[in-house]
Amino acid sequence: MTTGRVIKNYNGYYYVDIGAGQLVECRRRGKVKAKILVGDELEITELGGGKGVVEKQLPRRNSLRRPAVANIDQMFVIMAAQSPDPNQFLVDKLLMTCEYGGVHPKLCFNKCDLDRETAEAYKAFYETCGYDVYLVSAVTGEGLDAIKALLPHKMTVFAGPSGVGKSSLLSQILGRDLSVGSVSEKIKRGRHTTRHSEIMQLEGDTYVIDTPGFSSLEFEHLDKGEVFALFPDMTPYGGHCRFSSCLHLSEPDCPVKDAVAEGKIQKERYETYCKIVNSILERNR
Ligand SMILES: Nc1nc2c(ncn2[C@@H]2O[C@H](COP(=O)(O)OP(=O)(O)OP(=O)(O)O)[C@@H](O)[C@H]2O)c(=O)[nH]1
Ligand SMILES: [Zn+2]
Repeated sequence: MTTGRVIKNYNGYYYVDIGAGQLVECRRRGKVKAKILVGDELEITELGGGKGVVEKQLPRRNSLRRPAVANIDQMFVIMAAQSPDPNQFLVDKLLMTCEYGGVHPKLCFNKCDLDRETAEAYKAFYETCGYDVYLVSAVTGEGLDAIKALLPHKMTVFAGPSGVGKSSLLSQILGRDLSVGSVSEKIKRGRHTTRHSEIMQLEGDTYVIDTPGFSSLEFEHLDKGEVFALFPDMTPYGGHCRFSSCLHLSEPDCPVKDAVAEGKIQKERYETYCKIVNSILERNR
């Protein structure tokens, strides 16, 4: 039995990287029912000639729904310092989306050449919330080496809203042009936002996944009690409330609210939390 990692999933075939640059094209056995994602670790039987069959999907460390990827080693949520202007609620929701999938992401602000002050303010804010924040510019090249240094031997996902300069950034970081066709081709197609997530093998076990148009999870399907766990900067203060079912909204004797009052939890983060929980309560009313 051989184990490896799915790096592509195409037409019912799974392309499994079994190390040392070998890729095995696998079909699944009927008994393997689980949905197999890019990034999944599998047990396979090699049949020779670069072919094989999937015997078993191994337990996942984490997974995201969109992009549909599993076992992510690290993830960058890319925003722009300007155009499109960042907003904290959106950043919070994107971070929550990752946390929901079991991934603690890093934040990266591109286009720092356009508005350093805003980028610095976001960096200071999210660092106090326990997120690593990188300031970069695809135009001046600032900050790119720090990101490059984090990539070797990992599977890294880059995701961000449309227009933040993700393609420009990745082209610079990876040293290849990722844009889909030429400018004229883009014009012909009108828009180029229909790209699929793409996994790129830089070398050996270094992979990068570029995800177009990352949008936040719809929180409608979350239970009100599930939201708190998506704020790693708040969770240390949970678990000691008077009521075990405390939602940390208006209940008495709530150390979470105390921590907000004492400035140990950022007020704006707590406001995002309340907004999401209240929208869930509203829905269930
Ligand atoms: N000033 C400045 N402009 C940038 C930077 N990076 C990208 N841009 C510009 O921002 C625009 C969007 O860049 P893209 O790389 O296409 O953005 P994207 O996030 O990949 O967009 P989608 O393909 O829609 O997901 C382009 O006009 C880029 O030239 C930067 O660091 N500084
Ligand atoms: Zn509480």
